[in-house]
Amino acid sequence: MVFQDARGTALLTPDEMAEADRRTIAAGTPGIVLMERAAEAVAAAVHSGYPQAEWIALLAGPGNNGGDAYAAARLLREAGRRVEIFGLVPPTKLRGDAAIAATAFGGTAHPVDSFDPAAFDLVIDGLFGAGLSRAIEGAAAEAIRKLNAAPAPVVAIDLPSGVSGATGERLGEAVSADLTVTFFRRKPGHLLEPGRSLCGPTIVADIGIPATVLDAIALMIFANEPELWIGALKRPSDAGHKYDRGHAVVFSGSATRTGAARLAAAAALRGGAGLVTVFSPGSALMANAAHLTAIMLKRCDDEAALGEHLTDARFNAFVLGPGFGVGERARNFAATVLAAGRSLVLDADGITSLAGAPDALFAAARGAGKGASPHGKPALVLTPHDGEFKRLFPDIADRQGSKLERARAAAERAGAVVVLKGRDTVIAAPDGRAAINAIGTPWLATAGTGDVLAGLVAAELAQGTPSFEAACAAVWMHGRAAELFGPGLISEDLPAMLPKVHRELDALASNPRA
Ligand SMILES: NC(=O)C1=CN([C@@H]2O[C@H](COP(=O)(O)OP(=O)(O)OC[C@H]3O[C@@H](n4cnc5c(N)ncnc54)[C@H](OP(=O)(O)O)[C@@H]3O)[C@@H](O)[C@H]2O)[C@@H](O)CC1
Ligand SMILES: Nc1ncnc2c1ncn2[C@@H]1O[C@H](COP(=O)(O)OP(=O)(O)O)[C@@H](O)[C@H]1O
Ligand SMILES: [K+]
Repeated sequence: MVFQDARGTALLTPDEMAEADRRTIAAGTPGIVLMERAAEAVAAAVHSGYPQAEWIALLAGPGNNGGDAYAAARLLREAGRRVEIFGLVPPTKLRGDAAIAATAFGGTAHPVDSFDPAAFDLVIDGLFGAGLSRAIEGAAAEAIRKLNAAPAPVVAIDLPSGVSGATGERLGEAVSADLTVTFFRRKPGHLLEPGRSLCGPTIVADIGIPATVLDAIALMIFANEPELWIGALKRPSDAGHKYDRGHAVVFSGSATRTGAARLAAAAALRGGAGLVTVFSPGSALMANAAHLTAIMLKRCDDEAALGEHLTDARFNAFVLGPGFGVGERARNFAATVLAAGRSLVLDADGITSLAGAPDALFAAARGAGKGASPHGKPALVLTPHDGEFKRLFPDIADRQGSKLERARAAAERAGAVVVLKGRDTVIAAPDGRAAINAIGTPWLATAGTGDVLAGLVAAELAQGTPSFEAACAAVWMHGRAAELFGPGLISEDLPAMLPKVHRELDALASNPRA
């Protein structure tokens, strides 16, 4: 099979981007050439997206983002558009490539305080990009407020000014763009909220930086796209049988709370686990039995019963949490599963049960991660939403920093893969790797979709996909299933969409550029 280069999904921090830039320049491409290509990409985006915009304002900041604006203004003027530059500093104060671009533009720059967006068909934001180093205040903030209040569409160069490329956070006032044109690779701030929403659709332009500059950078942050993990995904083999694809187990809650476990179980089976069994307390056996067909059912009231079941080595990936109930039973079951060297997806009540005393399980997770089984390394995967995350990692949740940093800190502490859910789900591994998810729809914010996700992670773990890739793939498949279903989605619709998702992945695996 041929797989696309996972480096295509890399996200670069502003520092890494500067390093890529330095290496490209050192290898013989002058900075002004990169700036001209960046400006060409901006102009091209304007021509295709806003062909009718006659009168265009460009806001230019004090650095190279401003330089890009001057170069784009020149190109747009040459293409017959009427352009006006509003500079945060006079062109004479610019340095380096930005000064060259301003000289080449040759026209006047108005002071930014005189900017009135009402007069323009389109505004191009070249105030700040990768070099934003503190909160925007004063004249720049005032220009951004006026811009955001006006109806004119906005194209942002590299990043909407005021959005941190590293974290997606707003630093002071931030531009709300309709389109963003960035260069070479996206930055975490293009995918993390609120940055993602402030960017609008993002175009990644090739400005001639060779992918080989990435060889010298230890890439750790990625967009959660199939290229990142498809090569690690276990798929059914031609001569395989069901036990090759693992046996997933979902713990059911009590008689009135069984639905969540069945949702997870259905997702585990559609996700590709060869077999799925629900372990149910005796009180809930009939409720479960009434609803299960391909999914099997076993009674499991206490640790003794669980220990007995665990003598069957084929049960290899467990889900504990959905509808399970909070308390000691959950803690003990989780510990028993990990101690038996099986993979565990801890969700919902399973996570809440650990609040205040997670250390023993985290230590067990570190130990479990070292062993190997016929289905790969056993692993712990935690799938909290923000509320559950705060219960388990209160100090990390209260810390300053981005969602990306919080998820990575938690993964390192827990020795587990952490899936910090939400619109911009972050999947973080204990070794520092992280992926930011952008696929999915707001229709996923509906009861039970988290249970489906937990089941999908277990499906991948059962099949032997390594834990980080397993979690990334599950998050993507979950989001893609929601997209394919469309509006009106409820959690029960997701498993039925998975065959289409599998089909897409198979097509991608055999023809990566399709
Ligand atoms: N890398 C590449 O390959 C390519 C990069 N390109 C382009 O270069 C851009 C990066 O350029 P850049 O490094 O000059 O940074 P940029 O965003 O213009 O800002 C720095 C200036 O802003 C200032 N400043 C910062 N925060 C501030 C605040 N809150 N309020 C006020 N001032 C503030 C800061 O001042 P200082 O912090 O030094 O006091 C400094 O003067 C990148 O986004 C892309 O568009 C392309 O040309 C193609 C190739
Ligand atoms: N606005 C949104 N856009 C995209 N995905 C979302 C959004 N809100 C929630 N989700 C996703 O929906 C799922 C909700 O999970 P969770 O909060 O555990 O719900 P439940 O407990 O009801 O199952 C997660 O996968 C989350 O990432
Ligand atoms: K900008």
